[in-house]
Amino acid sequence: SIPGSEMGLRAFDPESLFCPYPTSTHIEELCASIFRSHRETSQYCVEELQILRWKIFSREEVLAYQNKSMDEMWQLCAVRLTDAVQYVVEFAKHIPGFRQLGQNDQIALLKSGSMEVVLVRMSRIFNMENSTVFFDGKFAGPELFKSLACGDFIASVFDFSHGLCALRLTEQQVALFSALVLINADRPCLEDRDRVLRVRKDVELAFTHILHRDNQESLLHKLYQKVALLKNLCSLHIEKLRWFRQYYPVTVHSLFPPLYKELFVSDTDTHTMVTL
Ligand SMILES: CNS(=O)(=O)c1ccc(CNC(=O)c2cnc(OC)c3c2cnn3-c2ccc(F)cc2)cc1
Repeated sequence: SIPGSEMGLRAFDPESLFCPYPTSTHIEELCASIFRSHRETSQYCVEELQILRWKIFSREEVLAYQNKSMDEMWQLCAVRLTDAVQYVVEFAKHIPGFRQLGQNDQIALLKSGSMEVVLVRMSRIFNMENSTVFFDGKFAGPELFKSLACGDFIASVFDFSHGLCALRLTEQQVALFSALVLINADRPCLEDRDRVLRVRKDVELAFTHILHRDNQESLLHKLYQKVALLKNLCSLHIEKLRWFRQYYPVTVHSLFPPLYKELFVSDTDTHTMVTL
C-alpha cells in the first residue's frame, strides 16, 4: 500500500469510529471483526483505489490485450481471478465461526461462494464515471477482454459491478454483505447445515444492525436481489469455462492455477485449499 496513506487518511475514516474496538455486545464485536478482516484482505484500500482511479489503459495497451490469443487471455484472467480469490479465502478464515465449521463445509462454502464475493468486491474497483474496472494494474473497459470470446459474460460482470456500485455501499456494508454471501446454509454438499445456519444468523444480525445504524434498511431487499444476480453470473462463468476447456484442455490442466481448478473445474480433485 502507499506509505502513510494507511494511517493518515484511515485515522479519519468515519466508519472506523463506529466500531473502533470490540464493544460490549457480541454483534458489535462481530461487525468490528468482519470489517477488520475485510480491510486486511482487500488488495487495495479505498484511498489507494481513489488514487489509482485515473490510471487507465491506453489504446495501445488495450490493443496488446486484444491481440493476445484466447488461451493466453484466459490464462491471464484465471491467474488474476485466483489472486482475488486468495484474498477472499483469507477473508473467510477470519470470519468468526468460519474456522469452527468442518473442513469440508469450509471448502464447500468457498467453492460456491468465493467467486460471488470476488464479484461483490469488484464493485469497489469499478469506476462508474467511465465504466472501467481495475484489472492487471490499471482501469480497463469491457473491450479489453475481447479475446476471451465471452462478451456476454464480461458485459454482465460490468453491469453487475455498475449496479452494485450505484448502491454506494460503505466499506463496512461491503464487508458484511460479503460475509453474508459466503456463509450460506443453502449451499450444496454441506455436512453440518445447522452449524452454518448458526454462523449465518449472527452475520445476518450484524448486517441488519449496521443497516439500521446507517438508517439504510431499504438496502436489504436490494442486496438480496443482487444475490440472485450473483448466482447467475457464477453459473455463466462455469459455463464459459466448460466451453473454453473443450478447446484448450491442456491449458486448463497445466497452466491454470491449482486453486482455480479446485474451485471452478468440477472433476479435479486437487486439494490446494487444505491449507485453509
Ligand atoms: C479483493 N480486494 S480488492 O481490493 O477488492 C481487488 C480485487 C481485484 C483487483 C484486481 N482486479 C481483478 O482481479 C479483476 C478485475 N476484473 C475482472 O474482470 C472484469 C477480473 C479480475 C480478475 N479476474 N477477472 C476476470 C474474471 C473472469 C473473466 F472472464 C475475466 C476477468 C484489485 C483489487
